[in-house]
Amino acid sequence: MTFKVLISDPLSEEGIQPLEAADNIEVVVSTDLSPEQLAEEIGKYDALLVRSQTKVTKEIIEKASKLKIIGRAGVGVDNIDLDAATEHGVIVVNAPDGNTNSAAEHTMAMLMSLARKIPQAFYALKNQKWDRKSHVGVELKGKTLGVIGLGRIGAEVATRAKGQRMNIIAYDPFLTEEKADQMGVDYGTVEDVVRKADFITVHTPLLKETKHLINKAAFELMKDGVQIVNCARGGIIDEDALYEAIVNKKVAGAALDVFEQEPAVNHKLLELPEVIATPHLGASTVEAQENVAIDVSEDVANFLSGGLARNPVNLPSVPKEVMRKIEPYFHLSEKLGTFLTYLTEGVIEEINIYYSGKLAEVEVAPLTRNTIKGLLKRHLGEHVNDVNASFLAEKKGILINEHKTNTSKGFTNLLKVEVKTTKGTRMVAGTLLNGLGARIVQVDTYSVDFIPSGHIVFIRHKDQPGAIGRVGSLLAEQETNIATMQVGRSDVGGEAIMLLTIDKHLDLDELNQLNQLADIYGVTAIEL
Ligand SMILES: NC(=O)C1=CN([C@@H]2O[C@H](COP(=O)(O)OP(=O)(O)OC[C@H]3O[C@@H](n4cnc5c(N)ncnc54)[C@H](O)[C@@H]3O)[C@@H](O)[C@H]2O)C=CC1
Ligand SMILES: O=C(O)CCC(=O)C(=O)O
Repeated sequence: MTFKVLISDPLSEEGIQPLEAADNIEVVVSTDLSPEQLAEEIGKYDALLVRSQTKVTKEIIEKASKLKIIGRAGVGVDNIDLDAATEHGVIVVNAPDGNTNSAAEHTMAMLMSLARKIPQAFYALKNQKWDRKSHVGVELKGKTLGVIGLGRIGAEVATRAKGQRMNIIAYDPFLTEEKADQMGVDYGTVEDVVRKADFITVHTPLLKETKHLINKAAFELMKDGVQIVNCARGGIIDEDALYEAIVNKKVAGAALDVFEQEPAVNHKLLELPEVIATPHLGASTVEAQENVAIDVSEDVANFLSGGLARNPVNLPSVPKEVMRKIEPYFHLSEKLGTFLTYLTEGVIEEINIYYSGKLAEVEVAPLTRNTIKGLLKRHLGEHVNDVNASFLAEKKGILINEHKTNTSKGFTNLLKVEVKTTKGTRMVAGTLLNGLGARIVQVDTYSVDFIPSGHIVFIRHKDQPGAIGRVGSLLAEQETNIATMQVGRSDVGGEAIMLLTIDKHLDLDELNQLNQLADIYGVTAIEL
């Protein structure tokens, strides 16, 4: 059987040799297809290879009746509709390591150009102006670089910046103080980083959590004259807030490789002399392009020949027999993981998953992966899936223990997840009620009973007459309808909890008002 592979973005010729060399593969390179042409053509192909230009939308995937695999020659998969691919059984693979070095080097090039105003000085000189006065820079030596997102690229940037004798302060949800110490960087919260840094560089994926992470409020906390670098994804920095902060002289300069909308031509930030920019060139080196093309080509060739993909980004297939038994618990296991991400503080060190009752009799590894996916996805992004969840957790140094027990507390099946972090241990348990679906039945030591879905508010408070009434009245004032309410307490007059499911999302203001009520210790808004 011969498989047809379409390459729709420019990829390194050397890099695609693993595909060209395979006997069972025919490669078609067509890099100027319009979205309409791609939709028309895609039905003929078994595999599609892209960089970031081709938008692999739901519409394209729906037309791809033979498509088995999409290869992204790079890291970010935000140009591919992962849900649509998963829904249509198309595996998506990426090349997470091949361009790390190039992206880190580009970040350093931008940082140094920014500090010394090299692009501006060159532009003036090209326009016959020998202007030395306007182009006085600052040294990097002795300055503090704030790194937000200390993953592959962030860590490489930190290492290089230390070579420039900069001090590094970093925030990453998976960074512990101990790990920071080992890496020779200072550990801080996002707030610490933005307050203390002279230069700030972001290296996170673009997620719901990181969209506009650097916003007006963050700029206000920064030092006067701070300089900003974004070689990760447009949208991590709020472009309007950045524009305002530069015009107001809070920010002395910004170096941008990426924009909220690309291509970014006629962008208002590009009119400011303090801004230097490149057109998404972080991974544009001969070496990176060869590396990423080789990585995805090998993965695609291997997968089409019946092998396993090394860097899958979405769901793999689970054997049908196993799937039939565990499928009903999938929703519950992921929701338990997601729920815990809202309760835990500090860095996750250990995850214990307890399966009891009927659950102790089945193959539970896919459920464990699914629970871990729920725990990691909020911070690591959509590329966390059942295949890579355990691997990513291990890479972050998280210990995972699976336990099968007989103590199901009277439930026919019980799934309990306990997470140990640098700041304590939190626990949540759920069950599948025959015919009624999933329920969360325990949070820490409190017995509860609610459906794990929608808008949930978790409130810790003092067990005191009036506390519940005050919350109810304030929510009514905020025109928030309460659908269900659970209360529990450890002992009379001690700490108690309220768990409410409500009909709308609470904004920050509304949450703050709840937090300020008498006898309330903490309020968390949870979206499941
Ligand atoms: N400009 C370009 O051409 C290139 C851009 N990229 C982009 O660079 C970014 C980083 O890539 P990698 O380092 O390979 O990814 P990575 O997955 O190794 O690292 C991302 C890090 O961000 C952290 N993170 C997640 N949420 C966070 C939050 N709220 N605050 C702080 N940290 C958070 C994660 O824990 C993780 O350690 C991605 O957005 C990627 O798409 C990557 C290559 C080239
Ligand atoms: O293909 C490219 O050049 C973009 C690289 C990139 O942004 C990524 O790998 O996330």
